[in-house]
Amino acid sequence: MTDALLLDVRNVSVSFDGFRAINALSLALKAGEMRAIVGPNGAGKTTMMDIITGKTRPDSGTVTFKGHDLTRLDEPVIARLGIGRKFQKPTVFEALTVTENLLLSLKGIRSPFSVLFARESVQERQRLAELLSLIRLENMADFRAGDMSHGQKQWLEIGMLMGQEPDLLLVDEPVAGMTDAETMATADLLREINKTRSVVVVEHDMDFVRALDVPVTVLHEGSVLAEGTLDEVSADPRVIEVYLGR
Ligand SMILES: Nc1ncnc2c1ncn2[C@@H]1O[C@H](COP(=O)(O)OP(=O)(O)OP(=O)(O)O)[C@@H](O)[C@H]1O
Repeated sequence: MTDALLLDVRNVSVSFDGFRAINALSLALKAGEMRAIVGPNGAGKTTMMDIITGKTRPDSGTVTFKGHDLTRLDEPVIARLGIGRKFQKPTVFEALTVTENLLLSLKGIRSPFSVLFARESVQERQRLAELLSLIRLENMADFRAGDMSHGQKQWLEIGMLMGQEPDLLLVDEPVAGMTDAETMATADLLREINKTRSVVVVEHDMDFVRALDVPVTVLHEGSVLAEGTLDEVSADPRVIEVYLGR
């Protein structure tokens, strides 16, 4: 039933200089769902995220989120509607502490000046504690973000996105460059987040996708090639062909 959908990408196409990067792509996400998107290089994963977040306008098709047609809205409006996007590289404020970074992200209440010079409210302190616990950086609250590991920066940025309280979190290759332990911790983190938010995660790392244990959509040449559990799509001859057959 369409009403139960949080995000409904329908029959979307976009071409760049005559090359069809997204080709009649349809993807539906129910509220509360987490979906993993996989696919070979150039399959259209990033372009799909760009279309959902308003960075790229599709040539045709519709993208509906909470009843709004996203193809008519620009990036800041879409973000305020409740879509948070985590790009592949961490973009935290390196000179600020973990706490200061999180404070800056809290929905609606903070200016950079007040983060540095004003005391936080009881409500902010409580939200901060929740976010620090979620991203498991309680012991590093006063560390400079620039002094942390790559994985810790990624978790901090995910915490900052959660500070905005999005309904849907889009996460692009979060575990690239992480250790195995960090990769598994990131799967736990996203599963925890998925208890209260919907999540779409693009990732090449199949151990990570397996640990997520969520439905998988395989993209190829800008379209959905297969959908199902990781075991189902991995056994699909068409999927094997696009990953191994060239
Ligand atoms: N702005 C653009 N101009 C021209 N071509 C583009 C543009 N953006 C994407 N493309 C092309 O569209 C196709 C899909 O690219 P996209 O980055 O979405 O794939 P991807 O699945 O995210 O790949 P990867 O796994 O390598 O990140 C590629 O062939 C890419 O070269």
